[in-house]
Amino acid sequence: AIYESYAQLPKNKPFDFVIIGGGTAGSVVANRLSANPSYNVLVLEAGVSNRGVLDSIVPFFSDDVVPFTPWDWNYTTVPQPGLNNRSISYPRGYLLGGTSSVNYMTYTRGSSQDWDRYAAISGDDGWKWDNIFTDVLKAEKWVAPSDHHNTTGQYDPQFHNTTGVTSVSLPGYPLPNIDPRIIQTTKDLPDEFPFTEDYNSGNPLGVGWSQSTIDTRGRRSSAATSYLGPKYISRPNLHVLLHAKVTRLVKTGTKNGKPEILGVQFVNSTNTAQNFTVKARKELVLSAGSVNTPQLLQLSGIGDESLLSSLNIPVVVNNPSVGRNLSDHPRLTNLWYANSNQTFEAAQRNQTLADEEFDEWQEGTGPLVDSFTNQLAFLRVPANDTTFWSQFNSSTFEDPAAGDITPHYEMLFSNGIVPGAVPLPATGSFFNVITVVVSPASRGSIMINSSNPLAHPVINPGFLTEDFDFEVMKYAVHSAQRFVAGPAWSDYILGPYPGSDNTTMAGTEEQLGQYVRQNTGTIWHPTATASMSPVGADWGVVDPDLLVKGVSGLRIVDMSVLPRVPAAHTQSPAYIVGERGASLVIAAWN
Ligand SMILES: Cc1cc2nc3c(=O)[nH]c(=O)nc-3n(C[C@H](O)[C@H](O)[C@H](O)COP(=O)(O)OP(=O)(O)OC[C@H]3O[C@@H](n4cnc5c(N)ncnc54)[C@H](O)[C@@H]3O)c2cc1C
Repeated sequence: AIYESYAQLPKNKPFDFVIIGGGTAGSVVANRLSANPSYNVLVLEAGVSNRGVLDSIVPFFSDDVVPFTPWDWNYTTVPQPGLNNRSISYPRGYLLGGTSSVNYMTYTRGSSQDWDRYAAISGDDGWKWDNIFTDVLKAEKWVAPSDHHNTTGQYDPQFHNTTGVTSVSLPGYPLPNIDPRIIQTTKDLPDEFPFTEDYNSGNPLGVGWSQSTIDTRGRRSSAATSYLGPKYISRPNLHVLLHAKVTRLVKTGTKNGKPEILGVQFVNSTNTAQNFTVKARKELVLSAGSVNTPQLLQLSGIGDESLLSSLNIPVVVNNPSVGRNLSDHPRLTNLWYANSNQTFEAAQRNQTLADEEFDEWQEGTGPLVDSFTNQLAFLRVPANDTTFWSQFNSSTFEDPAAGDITPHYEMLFSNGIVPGAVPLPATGSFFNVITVVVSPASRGSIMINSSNPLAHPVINPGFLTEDFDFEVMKYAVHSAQRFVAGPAWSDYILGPYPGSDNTTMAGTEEQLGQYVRQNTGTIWHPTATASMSPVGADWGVVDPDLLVKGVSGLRIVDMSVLPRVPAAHTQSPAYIVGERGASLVIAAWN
């Protein structure tokens, strides 16, 4: 059941497992562990209920759920030197389902080489693509899109599963002004923009139809609606406490010479005066996500000794890797004026039309059944582009992509300005290519600067601090320019949108560089802040079985454990980590 207050929580039986964070991966663990009726499972979630949150339910409203709302942790980065010292918002879901309840629902798994590299880095073949593929399938419930169109050729069924948990579908609302042009461009310019039937096959390269975590009625499928859906949340041994903000992990003893961490201290998020405690009999599972997981470790004395001592936090384990190594994807919105009256802007400037679209959505039709992208592309800078590659010193440079079928950049095609991405201009219709550096070299960090658990940590993603990322972003913009210069667009694209900040993508290389630094933000994929590493390594935070190094009883299951961001949107990877993490817990206690 779901409880709104500590008073409602049944306390007659001890909890075997306590999961911190009812987010994407944490909900998977809660679901799989509570399938065993002899395990009493508690989830402590800081945020609010996802129930009835319309902006979280309607796919096209996803831009309204965050940032700076009651469903957001409301974080901001420190000034980013690579972004002309701008600070940017850094949203994380603050409701059941975590960030799966606020994301844009794009469903991508990464390349097989991303996962094979996790196995190589961690020294555990269990993380290889061939071995995690069962976890991929366990998580996925492939469903028909809401318009039930013929999907032949838009995906490859051999890579999908219709009997898993979270709904995944192709777009449910066709965009006749741009869909055919995008597909035609894969025929007109196949060398740079080849078509791929399914980017989730392990080889993501090419332009393909978007797959999204949207159900067959055009509603968001999140970890809360799926893994904690009615079928599961009614289990008598599954307890979810909302508004429970964990402030510290507590040492409860010593086991095998290591501090045993089975205690949790938490407060009511809305009335933080009183401290509550709870203890797990078997294990604590920390699933607070890539920002809050390292923050909680540091608050609990697991982190860099010099940092902890400077804040008067007693050191439990000196581990400088905690919070370091943050790896995230920079994102840039690129706009062109479009010769169309069927773009997103139409309803944004016309309330009657917007109301009609909402009425349609209630029937499971119309444009609001999708988020913002019907097709996307994963692409590489070609190996024979010597102008590009000769910029880097060949003796020290290492391509951050995991291998030759792993993309350097992504393009997401949108039928107008994704609401909120830039202020809506008074006039004009737009075509939008969002460019993303998906195999970045830059690294950042999450560090506390206060022992107050309610203070925000210092978030520094280090965007575009490595030249490689900056050059790939410029390359991606040029690639997008070549895409819209294809013959299919000659009567559609009217010219680049210069924007309102005096920078332009259409000028000299110098001007393009300014445009990139001034307009790049994040696509919100922080990863790797509690990275796994081989058993016995002198770096890393968890072993490949996700148990925290140097302590007993504590496991981390969320996106913080992957050693670098995959070349993918990170919710499917979070579900995969959740499934594999749950299997590891179950195996340990069998
Ligand atoms: C705006 C946005 C759009 C995105 N779009 C996409 C997309 O289209 N496709 C995609 O694949 N990915 C997308 N992502 C990223 C993806 O959703 C995340 O990478 C993924 O959901 C992270 O899962 P997680 O389990 O690691 O963390 P989360 O899902 O964030 O779970 C962490 C949970 O822990 C809770 N928590 C944290 N601290 C505490 C505490 N102290 N006490 C108790 N509870 C706590 C949080 O409230 C949260 O519920 C997007 C992200 C954002 C922010």
